[in-house]
Amino acid sequence: MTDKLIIFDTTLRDGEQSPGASMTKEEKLRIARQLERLKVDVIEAGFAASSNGDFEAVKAIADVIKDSTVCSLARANDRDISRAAEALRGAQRARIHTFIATSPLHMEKKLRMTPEQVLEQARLSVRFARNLCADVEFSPEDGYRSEIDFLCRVLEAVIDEGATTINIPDTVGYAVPELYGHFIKTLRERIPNSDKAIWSVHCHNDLGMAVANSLAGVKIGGARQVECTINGLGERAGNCALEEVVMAVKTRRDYFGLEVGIDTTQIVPASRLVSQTTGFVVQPNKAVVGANAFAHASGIHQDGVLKARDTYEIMRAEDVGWSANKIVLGKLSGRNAFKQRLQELGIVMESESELNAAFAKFKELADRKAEIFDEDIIALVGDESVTAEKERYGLVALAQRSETGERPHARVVFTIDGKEVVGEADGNGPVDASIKAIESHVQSGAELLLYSVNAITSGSTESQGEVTVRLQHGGRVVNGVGADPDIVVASAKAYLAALTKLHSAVERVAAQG
Ligand SMILES: CC(=O)SCCNC(=O)CCNC(=O)[C@H](O)C(C)(C)COP(=O)(O)OP(=O)(O)OC[C@H]1O[C@@H](n2cnc3c(N)ncnc32)[C@H](O)[C@@H]1OP(=O)(O)O
Ligand SMILES: CC(C)C(=O)C(=O)O
Repeated sequence: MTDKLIIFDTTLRDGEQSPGASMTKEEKLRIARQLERLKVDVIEAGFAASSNGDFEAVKAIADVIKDSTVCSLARANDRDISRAAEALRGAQRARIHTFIATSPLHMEKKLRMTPEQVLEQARLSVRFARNLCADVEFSPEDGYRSEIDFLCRVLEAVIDEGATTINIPDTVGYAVPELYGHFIKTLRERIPNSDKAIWSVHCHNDLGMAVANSLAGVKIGGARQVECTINGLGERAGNCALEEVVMAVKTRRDYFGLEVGIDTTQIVPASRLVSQTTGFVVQPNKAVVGANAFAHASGIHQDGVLKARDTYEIMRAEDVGWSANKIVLGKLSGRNAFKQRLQELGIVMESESELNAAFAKFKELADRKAEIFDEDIIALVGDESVTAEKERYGLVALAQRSETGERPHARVVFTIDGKEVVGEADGNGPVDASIKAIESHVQSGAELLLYSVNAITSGSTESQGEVTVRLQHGGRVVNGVGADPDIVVASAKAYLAALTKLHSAVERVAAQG
């Protein structure tokens, strides 16, 4: 058994399955490049057979990523596996990850297949995949809730057919650490050809145990691959968080005795980039990447840390990508300081013109706000990435009126493809009136799923609001982010950003025919 732990990142596949987290090809490519800088071993880039858009995204990532293996998920059927192989054709190193459910519940109720049919389908699919790709991973979906005798038969068969990685999903987050660890151990002990494959864990966080279960699968079960996502993004309550499992293994090397190849200084930039791209904010007390993860407010802690950091810090902030010294960005800052902060946030501008456009917006905001915080940069570049995505809707001005006894009124001047329009409406409050004023023109038909004020950053002279708006229309769910000292303006910006993403998503589907 090797002492290297393989990090398999599925942010771009399982992470993208989070409602509202769908990404464009450009956004996935930008994150894939950051994952490569992070030195993850495997990037699961998507599910090539699920749509032309995802096929193109997997293909684009496979064509540019050189230092990580690029993987695509595929159901256990020839069509999906062929599409995956086609998308991966340009990869330096490719992996096909095929799966089929093996639990009684999934086989009977979802697949409507007998166990023998599933066993045969698994066997044939791995054989088919192996003829197209030397690196084949097999997952028995809902494996942890499968009957172990049957599961041993399936896994022995697929290893015989050439599966090189066996991944055991706790698909619904039902496992507990000790039992999951021993489950993996038992499988490896009972399957005669188990030494021919690398064993992998894939845990969901429905009970908040994804990281603990993954670590138990490694320590007790002998797994040597962990499937995880940045910020723990993923279906429902998410997956095992990459930053947590990596820093646990590195910080407690005395217990795990394993090496990971991750460049941990790229963790915070990766976290920021995924948060900014998906609009999923990271809670301040999130381990490793939360804003408070290395912040000390109480006097005793501050005193201790000032005297000796390890009194209250078991790892160094700089080692995970936080900047040691805090450069305060403001109207006197230059392009280099701005560019440096973008890099710390995992945001790499694709062109000088994109950087210049973002810098111009930064200076305009800095003229109005004493201190610029990371949230401002993320939101501002969020606007920029929207701009890069052919900004359809942009805010010009917003006026609001609320007389005692009257319903608040809003007048919003905004652009649609560069053409200025004016919308006016009354509402239950200034934000509601502003959204109604925008919709009086756009009539998007979108449903507002979520409105959240993510951060009120308090500068020396004024506060700053950042808002996320989540819209749904025709099965598409998108997030828009906006920031401004005026929370109503930030809300209007976020709403227009979401409308732009929704429109882009619709355009992409239309383009696919
Ligand atoms: C645990 C996980 O995260 S699994 C990965 C989940 N990811 C996704 O679903 C990606 C997005 N999904 C999609 O784009 C679509 O579901 C597709 C393209 C994969 C399939 O779409 P459709 O052909 O319309 O099928 P639909 O989604 O309605 O149903 C899934 C079908 O696949 C079958 N199926 C499900 N899993 C598997 C599997 N691993 N192997 C083979 N067949 C499977 C189901 O039994 C069902 O078949 P049925 O239509 O004969 O009943
Ligand atoms: C397809 C498998 C690996 C999966 O995502 C799950 O079962 O959670």
